[in-house]
Amino acid sequence: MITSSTTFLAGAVGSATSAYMVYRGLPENVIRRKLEGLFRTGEIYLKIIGYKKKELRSYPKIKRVKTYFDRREAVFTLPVGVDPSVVHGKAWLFKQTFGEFAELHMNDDSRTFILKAYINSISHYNYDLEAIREHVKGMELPIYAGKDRRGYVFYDMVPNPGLIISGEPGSGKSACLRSVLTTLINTVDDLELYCADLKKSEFHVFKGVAKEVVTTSGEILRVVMHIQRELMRREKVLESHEVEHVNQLPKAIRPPYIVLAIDEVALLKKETAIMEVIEEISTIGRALGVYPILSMQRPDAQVLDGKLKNNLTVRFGFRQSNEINSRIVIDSGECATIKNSDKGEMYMKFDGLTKVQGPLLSVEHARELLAPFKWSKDGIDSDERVDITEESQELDNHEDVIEMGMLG
Ligand SMILES: Nc1ncnc2c1ncn2[C@@H]1O[C@H](COP(=O)(O)OP(=O)(O)OP(=O)(O)O)[C@@H](O)[C@H]1O
Repeated sequence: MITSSTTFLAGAVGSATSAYMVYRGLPENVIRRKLEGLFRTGEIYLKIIGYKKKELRSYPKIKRVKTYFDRREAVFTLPVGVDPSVVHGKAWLFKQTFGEFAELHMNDDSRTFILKAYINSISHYNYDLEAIREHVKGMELPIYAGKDRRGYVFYDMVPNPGLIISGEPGSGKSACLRSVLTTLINTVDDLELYCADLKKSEFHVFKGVAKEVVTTSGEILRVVMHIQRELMRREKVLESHEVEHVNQLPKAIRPPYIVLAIDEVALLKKETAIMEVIEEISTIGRALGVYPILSMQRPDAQVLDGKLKNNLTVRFGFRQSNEINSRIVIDSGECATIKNSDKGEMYMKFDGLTKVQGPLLSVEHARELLAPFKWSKDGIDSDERVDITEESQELDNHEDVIEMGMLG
């Protein structure tokens, strides 16, 4: 009798233990325990000094853990009073604990975080114009960023004007810029593209396709002043038609969208006349159909401070060598977590942060896709080219008059 009840008890304990082991081993519970351990190791909690100066800790609440075919996902909320930058600063610990493809996303409330622990990375892929055409239908100025885990990532620049692209050498910034501009040229009927590049290395593929490709500060000044005059002209047109956006003008007089792409904009920071116009474009260009796309290797806090950063809210942040640089671009440290070998990988700041893999578009492939739009062999001998030299002359005369007026 005793033997049989002991056996029964042992059996019951045994099966309870194995049931508990199975429960503990459930993927959701493993994630939960790992996360709780991470909060302790990473000191992600609120310290409260209680009775007799005893330290009490309030840990983040794990609200939900789920397993998907490609990832494990956990949602947690911080106790009120914990600085969310503590979590961002521990991004490395999340990767150490959940693997190199772990991503953290913060909700707008600055308390709720979603941890996505992916099984593998987004693989590399080539630029595919036909697939892109399918996705951009209905967009006025489609900006093609690449692919995230769910598929193609696009946005329309008309309601979200301007773009800043930054990444250290070799991170994939040039391929991205090439793909963004090639997409615009291939999908927007009424586009006037201006490219400016003091390093003379980026935009040769757009010569004869863009309205102008300029490479000296004098030429850049000429182009931006032309655009500034166009802004003034468009403002008057909007005023006389009593509308707020160029898109509301009658089709017959609607002007083309203007995109001004400037590579290594930081090299222009001492050119105050140019920088002032770029700021002006970023401020009033939205309604007037004029949009800047600015790129730079190392983000320059001075250039990206103030107006430009406030106005150009969409950013593509490729790899940065440190967290400070990453923060200048996307306002958080993730770009510093991208590995040197992760070519074309970036964080897109647009309604929160999204990890995106850009397409690989070689110069040769871009050249093929741009060939049908070439109006000139070398970009300087077409009738279609805007004669902005004459305008500059007019402006120079105008400035002389102003100066003489002032002297008088
Ligand atoms: N999206 C991508 N997918 C796969 N490989 C890429 C991607 N983008 C770039 N690469 C690879 O990385 C190399 C460097 O890319 P890219 O020239 O665009 O970098 P970069 O940041 O512009 O560098 P630099 O500023 O020196 O021009 C390319 O030669 C290419 O082989």
